Amino acid sequence: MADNRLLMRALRGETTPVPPVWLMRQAGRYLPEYRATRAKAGSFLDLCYNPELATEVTLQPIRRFGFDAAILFADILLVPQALGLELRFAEGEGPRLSTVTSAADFARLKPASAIHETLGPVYETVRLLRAELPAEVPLIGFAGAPWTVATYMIAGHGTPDQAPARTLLYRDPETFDALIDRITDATIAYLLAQVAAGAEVIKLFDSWAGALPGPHFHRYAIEPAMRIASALRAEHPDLPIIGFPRGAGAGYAAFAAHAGVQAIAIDTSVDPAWAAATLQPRLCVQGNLDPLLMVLGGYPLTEGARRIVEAFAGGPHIFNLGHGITPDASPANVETLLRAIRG
Ligand SMILES: Cc1c2[nH]c(c1CCC(=O)O)Cc1[nH]c(c(CCC(=O)O)c1C)Cc1[nH]c(c(CCC(=O)O)c1C)Cc1[nH]c(c(C)c1CCC(=O)O)C2
Repeated sequence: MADNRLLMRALRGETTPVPPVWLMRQAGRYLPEYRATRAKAGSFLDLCYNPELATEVTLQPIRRFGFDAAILFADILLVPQALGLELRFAEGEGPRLSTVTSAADFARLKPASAIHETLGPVYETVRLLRAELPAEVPLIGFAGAPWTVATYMIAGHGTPDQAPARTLLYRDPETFDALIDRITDATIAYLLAQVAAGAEVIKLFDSWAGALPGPHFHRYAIEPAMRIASALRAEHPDLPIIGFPRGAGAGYAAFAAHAGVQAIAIDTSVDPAWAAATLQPRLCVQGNLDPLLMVLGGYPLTEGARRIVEAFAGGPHIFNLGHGITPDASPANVETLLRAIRG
């Protein structure tokens, strides 16, 4: 029998009467119960590697709001850590990693097959979630896309324009390519293990796709996504994959046409009318409310949500934000949003 859960229907290409809705970073610091569990766990990474508490924070927004999907609680930077880099999250400053900026650094990375030694607790979280989630709520697994993961491995922290990664791409293309390929292999192994543990949908976060120079977009955003999607679907032909080449601009059309994903998540800058006309005839579109409206609330929020629902009403759509919900957002505004979408 066909899976009739709203999210799965939209991902199969059905136009649903109301769109399924979930929010990027729906488990996060805007929720008091998240902050309490996080304090109990210790550091953010302690939380990621604690299957019971990671399960708890994944379930919190499902219990409170009844979203149409849960997303595994973890981080895209666990993969570089599993490849041998040191990782910590400095409070209020974001991630800090040891770096890969030369062939010698690259040679010290572990092989892709070694990642499971570190990532076992994440697979355990997926298994616990499948046991504890209500059957009507699909579980989304995820990973960072190779380019975005590489930007952090090369710079050692977040940067506004990914200049360190672009520099390595130009200066030492051999090492850069080898790094992209290693991350791609590790990502395939990681996502296959998530699916084996019970993830039902996969999302690939290419949060910094917009920083890739245009001539390199195909090689470093589309090709790795193609490789990952085809490796996953070779083993799981019905597995839906959501691609998120954030900031890709004109690159969204090529990504949607060639990456082999079943849905494309669009960022806040994309005009819904353009996406409905250009992307939605081919695949499901996810997005793209401005996360700022979750801080603001009121009429701008309900009107913004209504316009997005209307723009995408003619095809398969998953309602989401254009990027993650921020720590200063108010939980009450999530209630307002859900009423605006579901009536
Ligand atoms: C670039 C990126 C990262 N992580 C992720 C991305 C891609 C998506 C995006 O563009 O936001 C993905 C991610 N990170 C997190 C999830 C969990 C699932 C969810 O609820 O969406 C997911 C899917 C939890 C998290 N990841 C992080 C938090 C906050 C940590 C805390 O509790 O202190 C959460 C809930 C930390 C994180 N993790 C990362 C950064 C740069 C930071 C620091 C910035 C910040 O503090 O918000 C790397």
